[in-house]
Amino acid sequence: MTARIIDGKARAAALRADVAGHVTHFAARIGRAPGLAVVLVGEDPASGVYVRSKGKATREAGMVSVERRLPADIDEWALLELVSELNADPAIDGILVQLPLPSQIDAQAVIGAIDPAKDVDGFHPVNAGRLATGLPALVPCTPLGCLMLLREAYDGKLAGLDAVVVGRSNIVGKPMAQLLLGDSCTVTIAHSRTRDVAARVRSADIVIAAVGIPHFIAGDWIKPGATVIDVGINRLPDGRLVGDVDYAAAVEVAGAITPVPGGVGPMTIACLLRNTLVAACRREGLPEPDGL
Ligand SMILES: Nc1nc(=O)c2c([nH]1)NC[C@@H]1CN(c3ccc(C(=O)N[C@@H](CCC(=O)O)C(=O)O)cc3)C=[N+]21
Ligand SMILES: [Mg+2]
Repeated sequence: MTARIIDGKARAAALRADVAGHVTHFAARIGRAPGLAVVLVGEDPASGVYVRSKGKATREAGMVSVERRLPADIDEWALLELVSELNADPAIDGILVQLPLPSQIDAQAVIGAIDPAKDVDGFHPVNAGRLATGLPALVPCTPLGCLMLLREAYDGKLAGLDAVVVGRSNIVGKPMAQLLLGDSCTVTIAHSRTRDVAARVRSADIVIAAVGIPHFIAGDWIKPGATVIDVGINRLPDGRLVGDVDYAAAVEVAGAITPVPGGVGPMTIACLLRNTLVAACRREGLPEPDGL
């Protein structure tokens, strides 16, 4: 059996087109387009690439992209000052501070300073708490993108499925588990201290791999027919981009699998645009755009 390849790039393109349609209505109604500010501290080339592609996608969706770059050696207070300036700017609906931040800066302090209504990454404790409580929240982009792919793969019928999330980060693992629970999956979170991760994965209908270690999930860990969502984006020394799953082996066992690249990554960016639109509608008191 060979798995169906889940085309995240195509699904992301469709979502971006939907967002762009809603942006047109928003702009006609409100007299301005939604605005997204991306803050980049330092010169890390990989981060620079992500920030540029986010800016391009934002403009392609008809939104206003604001890019703010700060030198790597700035103090925390300078970044906090920029965040409060963006919080107060009525033309800005979404604020994303690119992570990781340099070590002299307390990332949690910066995330906590972002207005939760503009926190399009969904990393603020208020949004994490709202997600966990089932209240309207801004939901982290990568897990939201994974959930969209899963809902499509199962035609919305996730209830009762066994899901294993491998990785417990605040950015992916924990919010992913909350979202799956919200769709009535039975959820296990496995991590570096879990005994016999292989056995946990073998029992799962849905595997979310979010550990950041190339080929961490072996092909023979996958239950035949399971759906595998690979969140890992690991650059190998030879320049190749690979996920956390041994794809070549898993594709022979799984029922469906996301590739790297072209799987979860593009969905993350599309969901960032979606969150910016949602934040803009809430801030302006417009009804939530539906179908997103
Ligand atoms: N506050 C914050 N929010 C983020 O969402 C955030 C961040 N910081 N820091 C960096 C990571 C990384 N990230 C990616 C998003 C899309 C792709 C993506 O589209 N990847 C393509 C491949 C790109 C390539 O070829 O390098 C793919 O998987 O197909 C990758 C990585 C968001 N991040
Ligand atoms: Mg972890």
